[in-house]
Amino acid sequence: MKAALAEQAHPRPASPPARRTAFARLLGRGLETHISLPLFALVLIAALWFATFHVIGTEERAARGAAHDATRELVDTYEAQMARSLSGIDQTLRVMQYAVVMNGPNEALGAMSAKGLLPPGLVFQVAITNDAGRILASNPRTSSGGDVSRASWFTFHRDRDGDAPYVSETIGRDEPHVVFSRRINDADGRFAGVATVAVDPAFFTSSYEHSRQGERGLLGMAGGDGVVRAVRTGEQVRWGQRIVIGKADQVVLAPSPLDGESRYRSVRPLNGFPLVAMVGLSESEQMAAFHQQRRAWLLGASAGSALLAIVVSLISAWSWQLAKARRRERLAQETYAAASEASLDAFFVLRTVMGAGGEVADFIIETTNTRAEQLTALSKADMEGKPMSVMLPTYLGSGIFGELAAVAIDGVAREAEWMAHLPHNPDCWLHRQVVRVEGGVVAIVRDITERKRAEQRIRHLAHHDDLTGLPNRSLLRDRLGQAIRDAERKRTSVGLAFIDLDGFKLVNDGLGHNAGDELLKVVGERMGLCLRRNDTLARFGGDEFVILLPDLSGDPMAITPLLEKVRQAVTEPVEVEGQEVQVSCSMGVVLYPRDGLDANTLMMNADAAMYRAKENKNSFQFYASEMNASVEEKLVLLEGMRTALEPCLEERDGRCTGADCQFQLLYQPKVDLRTGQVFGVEALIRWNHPEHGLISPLRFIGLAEESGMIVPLGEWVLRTACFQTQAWRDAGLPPLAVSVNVSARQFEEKRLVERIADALRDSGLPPQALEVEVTESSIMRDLARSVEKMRELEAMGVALSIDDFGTGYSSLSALKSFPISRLKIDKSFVSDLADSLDDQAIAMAVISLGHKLNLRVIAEGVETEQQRDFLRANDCDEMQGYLFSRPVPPERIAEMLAASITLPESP
Ligand SMILES: Nc1nc2c(ncn2[C@@H]2O[C@H](COP(=O)(O)O[C@H]3[C@@H](O)[C@H](n4cnc5c(=O)[nH]c(N)nc54)O[C@@H]3COP(=O)(O)O)[C@@H](O)[C@H]2O)c(=O)[nH]1
Repeated sequence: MKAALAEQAHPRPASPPARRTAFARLLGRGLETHISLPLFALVLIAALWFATFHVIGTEERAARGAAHDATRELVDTYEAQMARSLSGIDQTLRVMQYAVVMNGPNEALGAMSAKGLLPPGLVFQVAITNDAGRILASNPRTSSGGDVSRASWFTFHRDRDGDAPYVSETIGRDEPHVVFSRRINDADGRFAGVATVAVDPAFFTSSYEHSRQGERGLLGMAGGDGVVRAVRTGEQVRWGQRIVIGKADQVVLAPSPLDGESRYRSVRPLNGFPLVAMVGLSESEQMAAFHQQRRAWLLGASAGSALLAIVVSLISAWSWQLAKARRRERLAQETYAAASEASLDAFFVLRTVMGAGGEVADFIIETTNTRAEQLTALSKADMEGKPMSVMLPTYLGSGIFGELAAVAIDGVAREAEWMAHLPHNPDCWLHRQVVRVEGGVVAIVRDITERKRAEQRIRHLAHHDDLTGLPNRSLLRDRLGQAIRDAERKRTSVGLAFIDLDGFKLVNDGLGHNAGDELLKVVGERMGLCLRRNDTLARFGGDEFVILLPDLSGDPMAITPLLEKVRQAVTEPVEVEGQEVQVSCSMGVVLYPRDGLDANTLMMNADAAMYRAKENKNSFQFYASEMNASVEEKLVLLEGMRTALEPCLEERDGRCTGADCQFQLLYQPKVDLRTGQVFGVEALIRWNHPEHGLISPLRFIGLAEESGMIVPLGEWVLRTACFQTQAWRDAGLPPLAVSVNVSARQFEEKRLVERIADALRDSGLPPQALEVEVTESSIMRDLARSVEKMRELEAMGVALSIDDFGTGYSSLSALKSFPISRLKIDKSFVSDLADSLDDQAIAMAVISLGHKLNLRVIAEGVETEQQRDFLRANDCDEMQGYLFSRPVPPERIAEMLAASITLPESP
C-alpha cells in the first residue's frame, strides 16, 4: 500500500497510444538488467572468442611460417653437409682413378694409403674392381677376388662410356651401404674397372639433431630414381622406399608416404650425383608450442566466458527476481488503480501529518479516485497533495477527523454511516470505512442514500397501509402505547375512536374493488384533514379506521366536536368510477384512563362502542361498561347457533322437526295479483331459542354470515324447503313453487349448485318448483362468476329472482344479462307507497323495467289494500305481505291450499 501511496502520489502521464506504450514497454523490458546484461555478456563473450581465434589464427600462421622457415633452413644446411660429404666421396673416387692410372689397380689403394688419401675405413669402404667385375683391392681389406660383375654400379659403368658417377641403391641386409662409383679406363680409354666407395647409409643421416628436428623429423637422401637411399625419422633409419620427389626448393606440408606423419618437407638436388637431399619437420612437433598456446588461449577464453556467464547469470537471475517483484508490484498498482477507478466507492488515501506534540495535526490527500471527485465535487488535481483541513474543512468539526486520527494512531479500523450535506446533494447518506496503512489511512466512502431510502420505504411499508398511506395497525399500537405512557406521566387523557364505514360493502360489492379502494382513500384523506398534527389516523383493516387523540388535557369529552366533524366529513358524497356514492360512519369512542388502562382494553371497548353505534348508523357512541354485554351476547348467540345446528345437519331429509330442533321454517304465500291464486311460498327461517324464545333472522343471519355458519344453515333451509314442498305435492295439494333466500356468502360458495342439485334429487322436487332469491349486492360481488352460476341454475331449470331490488347498485346493462325470472320490489319502497311519490315512482319504474326485460315483478311487504291496489293498478304481477298472510308454519299452508284460498276482492 505504501507503494500504492507513492504510485498514486505520482500518477503516470496520460496514456500514449497503445502502440507506443507497447514499444516503450518493450524498450523498457530490453533495458532491464536481466535482459540487457546477458545480451551484453553475449557480445563480450563473442568479442572474447573473436579475439581469441584471431590471436590463435595469427599465432598459427606465425608457427607455420616458422616451421616453414626452419624446414628451408634445414634443407639448406643439410644440402651443404651433403654437398661436402659427396664432394669428399667423389674426391676419393677421382683419386682412386688417378691412383689406378699411376700405380695400377692392385697398388693404387696402397699408394693412396701411403699418401694418407684413403678415407676412414670405418665409414667408407673403398674398392677397385677390374673389368671382369673382380675386386682387386679394397680398404678395409676384404678377401680379394669377390665378383661384383652383376652389381648395378658395375654394369652401369661397363655398359656406358663417360665419366658420370653412379650411386647405387642401398644394398646389403646386415651391413647396408650405398655404393658411389666411377669408371676406370685404361690408357686407351677402354673400360678397365670400377672404383667404388661404399658408405653406410647412416652416414648421410648422422647430422639428424633432435634439438632441431625433434623426434619425428625427417632427414635423408633419395636418388633421382625416386628410391630412398637413406632416411632418418627420429631414431629410425630406413631406405629402399620409392617416393615421389616433389619440386625442389619448395616447402610443402603433406603426410609422409614413409610413415604417414604430416610434415613440412623440402627437397634439394645435390650437385655431382643424381641425388636429392630430403628434410622434414613434423607438423605436430613444429606446431606443438602453438597448440599448447592455443589450448591456453582457448582455456582462457572458455574460463573467461564461463566466469562471465556465471556472473551474468547470477546478476540476471537476481535482476529478474527484482523485475518480477517490480512487475508484480506494478500490476498490483495497476489493478488497484483500475479497481479504484471502477469502484463505486470513493477512495481517499491520506498521509498523516503529525503535530509537534505527537498528535495528528492533519492529513494530506495523497490520492483519490473518480468517485471521490463526484462525491466532493472537487477534481483530483485540486485535492491531491493538499491538506485535508484546506480541501475538506467541514470534516474537521464533524467528528470524522477525530475518527481518522484515532485510526491513524491505534490502527483499529472503524466504520460509520452519516448524513452528509454535500454542496450538490444536501441529504446524502454515506458510509465510511477507515483503515490504517503505512504512513496514513485510507477512507473508503460509499453513497448509501438509495439503501437508506429503501430501508425507510420498507420501514414505512411495514408501518403504513399500502392503499391509503395511513399508519397501520402495528404503528397505531406503538403510538397508542406511547400515548398511554405519556398520558400516565403527564396525567392527561387519550381519546381513541374506532370507526367503521356504513354502506361501504354496498359500494365495494356493487361497483367493484377499485371503487371501494378509491372511496377508502378519499374518506381517509377527509378524516385526516379534521385532525391535529399530533393525532393519528390509522387504517385498521377493511373499512375500519382508528383515530388516536393523544395528550387530551381538560375535559376529554371536548373531543365531541372533532368527532362530529369527522362524521360529517365522511358523509359528504364521493364520486368514484363516475358515480356519486355516499357512505357514513359509526364510531365507538373510548377515553384513557376512564375506559381502560392498556391498549388492548381500550381497543376492545372502542370496538364494543362502535357496534352499539352501528345499530343507529352514522353516529358516534362513547363507551359504557354495559356495552360489553352485547359483545358477550353475540358470542353466546354464535355458540347457541352452533349447538342448534348440529341435529339439523344430522337429518339430511328435512325432517328435523323434533323437540330438540330449534330451527324451523315458516312459509309466506305469494299471490298472483290478477287471479288472487297462491302460486308459491317463500321459506323464512325462525330460531326457537330454548332460553330467549323466538329469535328473528335479522339478529342471527348476519352473525351466521360473519362466522360462515350460513353455509350449513342455508343448506338445511334449502333441503327442508324442498322436502316440504314435495310433501305438499305428495299430499295431493295444488303444486306450489318455493323460494329460498340465499345470502351472499352462500351464493359465493363453490358447491352451491351441487348442493341445490342434491336437495332436488333427494327430495324429488322438480327444479321448476324451486326459486332462489339473491340480492343485487350478492351478484355484484363477482359479476362474472355470479352470472356463470346463475346460468348453471337456469340450465337445471331452477328459477332465480332478485331480492330487495332497488336498494343496490345493479348496473342496468348487467341486469339484462342475468338469467332471472323475477324482480322483487323491496318492502321499503312498498311501505310508503300511499304517501311517497318517490316510492311510487320507484315501484312503477321497477315494474316497467321488469316487464321490459320480460320478468315477472313481485312486491313484498304489502300490508294494506291501498298498496295492493296501487300495485295491481300499475300492473305489478305478484305480491307477498301481511295483507294476505304472515309467514306461517307448513301445516297452515296445507290448510290454505286445501281450502283453495283466494285473494279477497277489494271493495
Ligand atoms: N339467507 C336467509 N335469509 C333469510 C332466511 N329467512 C329469512 N331471511 C332473511 O331475514 C330477513 C328477515 O326475515 P323475516 O324476519 O322473516 O322477514 C321476512 C318477512 O317476515 C317480512 N315480511 C313479509 N311480509 C311483510 C309485511 O307485509 N310487512 C313487514 N313489515 N314485513 C313483512 O319480510 C321479510 C322477507 O324479506 P325478503 O327475504 O326480502 O323477502 C329478511 O331479509 C329475510 O330475507 C333464510 O332462510 N335465509
